[in-house]
Amino acid sequence: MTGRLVIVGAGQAGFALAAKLRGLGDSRPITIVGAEENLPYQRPPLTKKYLLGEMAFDRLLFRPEHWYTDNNVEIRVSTWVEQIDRAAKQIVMQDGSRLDYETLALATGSTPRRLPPSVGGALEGVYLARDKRDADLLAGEMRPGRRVLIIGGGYIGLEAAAVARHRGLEVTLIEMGDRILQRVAAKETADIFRAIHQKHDVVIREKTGLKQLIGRNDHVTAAELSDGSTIDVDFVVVGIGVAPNDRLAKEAGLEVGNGIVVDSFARTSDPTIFAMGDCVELPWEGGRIRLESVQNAVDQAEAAAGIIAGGEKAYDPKPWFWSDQYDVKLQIAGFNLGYDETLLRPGLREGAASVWYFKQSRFIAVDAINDAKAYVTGKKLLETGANPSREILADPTADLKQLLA
Ligand SMILES: Cc1cc2nc3c(=O)[nH]c(=O)nc-3n(C[C@H](O)[C@H](O)[C@H](O)COP(=O)(O)OP(=O)(O)OC[C@H]3O[C@@H](n4cnc5c(N)ncnc54)[C@H](O)[C@@H]3O)c2cc1C
Repeated sequence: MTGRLVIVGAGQAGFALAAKLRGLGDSRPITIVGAEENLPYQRPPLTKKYLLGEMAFDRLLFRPEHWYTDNNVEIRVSTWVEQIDRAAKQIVMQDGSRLDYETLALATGSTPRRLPPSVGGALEGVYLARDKRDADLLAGEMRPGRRVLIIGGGYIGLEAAAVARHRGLEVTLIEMGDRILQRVAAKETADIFRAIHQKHDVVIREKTGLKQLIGRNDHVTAAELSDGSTIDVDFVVVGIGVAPNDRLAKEAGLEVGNGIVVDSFARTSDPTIFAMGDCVELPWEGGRIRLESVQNAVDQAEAAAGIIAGGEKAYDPKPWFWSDQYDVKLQIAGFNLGYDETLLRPGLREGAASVWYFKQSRFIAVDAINDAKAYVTGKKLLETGANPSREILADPTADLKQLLA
């Protein structure tokens, strides 16, 4: 048995690392230290079924409490790690207590960007959507007839809009950029989702930013928008992106860029410290990227577990992602970074479609909207590195199976 592995961050990646190590038969002492009061849980339902009230919190937990004792994984919840003392090989908690490590893993995730107090970000009734606490507060506000302003047309904002409409609220969503989903998806995908939300009576205002929130008795009551208009609101959801939690690493002198810099083995610039999940910047096709997804957190943690347990297999990201809005399931395979061409394939069923991304004529990603076949086909093509025929893709009656032949 080797010395203690300490994992900072009891989220998707932190849990996956511990679980995979035990799955590999590794019996070293493991301690997971996490700031939240809950056992590790999955975040995606927080803006989907959990917020809708269709999923109990217990079902979000990766494992029940006894799993940690059964597997000799010590878990310290409600514990904030303040510092890494690399010379002493210890982490320092907020209360000053210390914990020795032989190997350290940073799985600290990311923090949602907040609205600055100067534009009303500190008013009551302004919410984020990152953790269970946020979701519980939001759920309490979601009552029929109330007016919500959602700031940000990314997946978090759109999912919150769908839940709010489902619960009978009046929803306005503003997006400062030219269109919704600008950072993450092509115009074709954005057009489809805009139409879906408009069909559900969400007011989507693109190229519209927030000037400031207006409050009465410290509670938000209205929003002044960049086009000079003012709308009355009962509460606000802010979904304007996240920043990596890399402060611990930075202060400990580790290399940090847009996140903690790691190699393909999830190693930081200190070989005894690993990092994974939302908080890292990792190698990708000769450059570096930061990914915010369950797939990345889990696969990277599992690859790191292999290395920590003595293996040599590098992490080779195979990105996939999903989003649920109303009865629409979006599934994404691949990563569309740097795409220069797209192809829209209408689906045979009503409401089904897929958007195929190419970079220098090479197929790199697909957004499949209510079209599981397009998703599975795209994923397989990416695994084999094959380039699909544009003719077949463009013909909605053609069987996608042909692309795999
Ligand atoms: C509402 C929501 C919906 C999402 N939907 C999807 C989806 O549909 N599909 C998808 O693929 N991804 C989705 N994601 C993204 C996905 O959940 C994240 O990419 C994933 O959770 C990242 O895992 P992680 O372990 O890196 O970070 P997290 O799961 O965020 O865990 C990090 C943990 O570290 C703790 N921590 C940070 N600093 C410290 C410290 N100093 N001391 C102690 N603890 C600390 C944090 O409190 C947190 O609990 C969603 C995220 C959110 C918030």
